[in-house]
Amino acid sequence: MAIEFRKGHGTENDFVLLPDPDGDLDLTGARVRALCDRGRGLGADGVLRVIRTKALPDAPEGIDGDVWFMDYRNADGSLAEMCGNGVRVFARHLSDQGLVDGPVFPVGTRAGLRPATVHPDGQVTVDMGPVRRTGRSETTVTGRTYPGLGIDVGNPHLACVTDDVPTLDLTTQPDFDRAVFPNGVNLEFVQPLGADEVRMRVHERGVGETRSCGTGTVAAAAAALAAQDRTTGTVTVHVPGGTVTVEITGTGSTLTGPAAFVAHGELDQAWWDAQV
Ligand SMILES: N[C@@H](CCC[C@H](N)C(=O)O)C(=O)O
Repeated sequence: MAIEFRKGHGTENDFVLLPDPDGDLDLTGARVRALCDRGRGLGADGVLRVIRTKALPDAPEGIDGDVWFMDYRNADGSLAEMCGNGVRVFARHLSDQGLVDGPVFPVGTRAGLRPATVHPDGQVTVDMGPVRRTGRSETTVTGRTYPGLGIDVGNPHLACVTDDVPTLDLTTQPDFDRAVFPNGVNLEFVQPLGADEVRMRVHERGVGETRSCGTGTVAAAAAALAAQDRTTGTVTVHVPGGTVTVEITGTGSTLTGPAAFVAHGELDQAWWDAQV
């Protein structure tokens, strides 16, 4: 059976999509790492397996079996609960391929259901759920310590407001408090450009520095608002790969931004078989 793929990105946070409705693929960590490797594979920040919830043995309870599930893996092969840019790309894939009825539909994730809306201009809005503020912590990058706000939007973040975002060296893993984040953390560095506009860079758990992180932009918006003693608002977030809009209300949040596709094809079976 041919193993099909599609390659896409959301503000240059890029993914390999693997259509696998019935869960036939043996998607090992080694295969994810190989697919994401920019030298020996297709190259990506993560893999999105497109699978029906009922075909995924470890799917969270409470999601209807017929709902399409975004089985997300980081480039290092680890699982993550959520991926905001990934949901946008995943939703556009479902819509483009006629796998859903209409422009509004739910997407299953390990963080629960995330309703998505595909707009006529190709932009996608994702209901990102509640923004949970988990307390203050800090991270250290090349000897400088940055205080930040812990944010949980299904996956863990530490968002640090600072003025040196353009010059940060994020090529190595910044230090963080493993007692506070025992499962690792995504680290956002957030520079306010105005009351409702920020620039952000991110070091993603399981990947490294990426050109965007959708859940990270929600965390960045929450931290920028908190720095102004606000808990709600609409924030424009500029990342190296583009721009998204985050709205945070008293009960939830949304993320709106682009989703693009660059290629599709078939994996070489011998290459796949060799990645064990
Ligand atoms: N790029 C993603 C987040 C992917 C998961 C993250 N690295 C984690 O381990 O939590 C996004 O767009 O949200």
